[in-house]
Order: sequence, then C-alpha cells, then structure tokens
Amino acid sequence: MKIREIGEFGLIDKLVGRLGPGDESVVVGIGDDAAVTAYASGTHVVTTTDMLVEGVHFRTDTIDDRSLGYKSLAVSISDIAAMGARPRHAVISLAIPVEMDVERLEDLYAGVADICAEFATVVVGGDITKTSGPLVISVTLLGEIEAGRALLRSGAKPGDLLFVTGTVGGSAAGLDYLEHGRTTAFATRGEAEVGQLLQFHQRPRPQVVAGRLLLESGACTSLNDVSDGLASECNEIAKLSGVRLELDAEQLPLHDGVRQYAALRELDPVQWALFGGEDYQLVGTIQPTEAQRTEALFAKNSLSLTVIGRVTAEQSVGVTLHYAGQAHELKPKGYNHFG
Ligand SMILES: Nc1ncnc2c1ncn2[C@@H]1O[C@H](COP(=O)(O)OP(=O)(O)OP(=O)(O)O)[C@@H](O)[C@H]1O
Ligand SMILES: Cc1ncc(C[n+]2csc(CCOP(=O)(O)O)c2C)c(N)n1
Ligand SMILES: [Mg+2]
Ligand SMILES: [Mg+2]
Ligand SMILES: [Mg+2]
Repeated sequence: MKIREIGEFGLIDKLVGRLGPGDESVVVGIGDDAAVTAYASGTHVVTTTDMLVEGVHFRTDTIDDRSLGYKSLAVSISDIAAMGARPRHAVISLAIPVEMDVERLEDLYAGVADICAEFATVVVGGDITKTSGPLVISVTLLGEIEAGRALLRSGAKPGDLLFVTGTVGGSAAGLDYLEHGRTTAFATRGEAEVGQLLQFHQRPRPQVVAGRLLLESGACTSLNDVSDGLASECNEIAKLSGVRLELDAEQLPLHDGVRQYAALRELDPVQWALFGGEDYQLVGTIQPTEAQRTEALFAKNSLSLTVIGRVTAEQSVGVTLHYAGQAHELKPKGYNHFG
C-alpha cells in the first residue's frame, strides 16, 4: 500500500497501532501537541539523539525493516546506558521517500515495539515528513538517573584499569559478511553461526544492565559506548579525562565466530574492533581494587567485562596500542562521517 492511499494521519495511526502500551510515567502520550512525562523525584533526565540515514547507516541489502526499527532505538538506548541511566521515553521522526510502502514502515515499528518492550521504553511522539531523498530515522531518547550519579567520559585516573563489556568487532564482521561473505565457505556454516554475525550488526543489544551494574559498583570512573570504534571511543575518554590509556590488543574480547570469519577472509579482527564501530558495547575505566569484584558481578548477571588495558600518565593525552610486541600511538581513526 502507498502512503498516499491513507495519508499522513492514516500512517501515524497504523504505526502507533504497532506500539505496545505505555506506562504510568506517561501523563500525556501520543495525540496532543506535546507529550508530558513524569520522573521520580531525586532523578535527573538524560537526553540523547541520533539519526540513521539510508545509504549511510543502512541499506535494504544490509538490514531488514524490523531489525532496522530495533537498531534505530538500540543506538540511542546505548548512549543512555553509557551514562549509567535507564531509558524511559522516545520520540521518533521520519523523513520518508514518497514511494515507500506502508507495510515496510509497519515492520519498522514492529522492531521499535520489540526493543521498547525489552528495555521498558515508551514512544511518546514523533514527526513525519516526505522527502525526495533517502529514508531518515531520527530518534531522541530521554532516560532517567539518580541525581548526580551519571557516569561521564571525563573521570579516568592514572592507575585505573581500562575495560570493555561483551565482545567487539562483531558488527563490522557482520557488515563485511553481508557485503563480501555470502559467497564464502562461511555461508555453509549453520544458521546459528551466520545468524550471530548478522545479529551483531543488525540487532546490537544495548548494555543497559551493564551500565547499571557499573553505576552500582561505585568504582567506574569513566564510561562511553562503542559507536565509532574502540580507537575513537578510547581517545574520547583520554581527551576528556586528560590521561593516557594503554590498550592491549591481545586482550580484546573477540567472538569465536568473528575470529573464524576473519581468518577465512584473511583479515585481522582486531582492526574491526578498533575501527569498525557499531558494537554498542561499553568501554570505560574502573578502580583497580574493584575490577575483580565487578567482573564477578557481571558473570552473575550472565554478562562479561574484560580488562583490556590501563590508565597511565596524566597530561599526556592519547592512547597507546600494544600489539604484537610493539607500541603505537592509536589515533582516533574510526567511523567519521566527514573523515
Ligand atoms: N548538531 C549538533 N548540535 C549540538 N550538539 C551536537 C550536534 N551533534 C552532536 N552534538 C553533541 O556532540 C556530542 C558528541 O556527539 P556524538 O554524536 O559524537 O556522540 P555519540 O552519539 O555518543 O556518538 P555516535 O553519533 O557515534 O553514536 C554529544 O554531546 C552531542 O549531543
Ligand atoms: C550500509 C552501511 N555502510 C556502512 C555502515 C557502517 N557505519 C555507518 S555509520 C557508522 C558509525 C555510527 O554512526 P554515527 O556516528 O552516525 O552514530 C558505521 C560504523 C553501515 N552500518 N551500513
Ligand atoms: Mg551521536
Ligand atoms: Mg555514544
Ligand atoms: Mg550515539
């Protein structure tokens, strides 16, 4: 069905119909000039926004519409997680190519509903316009955090350990598979193995629980999420904290399937972890005395936290990469829209 058959308001009704119910925090939801939301006293509101543009962040041959809906929210939920906060309310703006089918947008919203249910997030509004350009999805997300407790990029101190959650490099591996891997021997692997690679790229799971555990630990001194790649993210922490980070490439947590796929492509998966981006894991620093206890706390929650380096000098801002017995300056190279 084309959108002109139902009009702008018919489309809004259909999309909103795909969403789940709200919760008691929504005082005025979709339908009025603006939404009204309530937050517990003693909390601060955390606000983030990110855009996804067809041809830049996705293509119809790299992601299905339902996963795209999921990922559009996941990238913003990840920023909320990187503050140690909980996601609460989202507004979604769409610039839609005129010929796009209504069914595709309904699938997109089914994916939005999936992730909202998973992370207790409610869509409270949005905007729609037509465009002669590509599909653009803009998500603004509000989260909630105990007042004064937000985890920043700026608190790393010499002596702290550098860590990352989960595994890294999987999203770039998944994208590489979509672009080059479908004709390789990896495609004959079981559905689960190929599916895992695709999931890293198409349905990254934002690390909200990890962010909350780090906040509760009281030992996390800086935190960032991995959207552009570890090289870029670690440099942001170094710069804002005024310190030098030492990153040990051999300690990077890489998923087995990612290692195997990289070997088959004769590529180095460490490059995906450092420069690929879109893993939406959390990278940060932690007081050394608390690292083991926090690792155990993560394990108890079926999550992982891996120490990948340490913070050394104050003033000497930057990141040193230790790899194959050599030390290099790790430049903030990674995904850069105008780089
Ligand atoms: N157009 C803009 N106007 C005002 N502030 C902006 C604009 N674009 C980015 N910023 C701000 O710059 C900072 C860095 O933004 P950036 O988008 O790099 O962070 P991020 O969302 O964590 O990374 P990514 O976009 O790779 O997910 C944020 O505080 C963001 O709000
Ligand atoms: C078709 C296609 N080509 C390339 C990429 C890779 N990519 C696009 S944006 C980005 C960084 C995060 O974006 P932002 O900084 O805007 O949050 C990355 C790693 C992709 N996902 N799909
Ligand atoms: Mg951003
Ligand atoms: Mg971020
Ligand atoms: Mg972001």
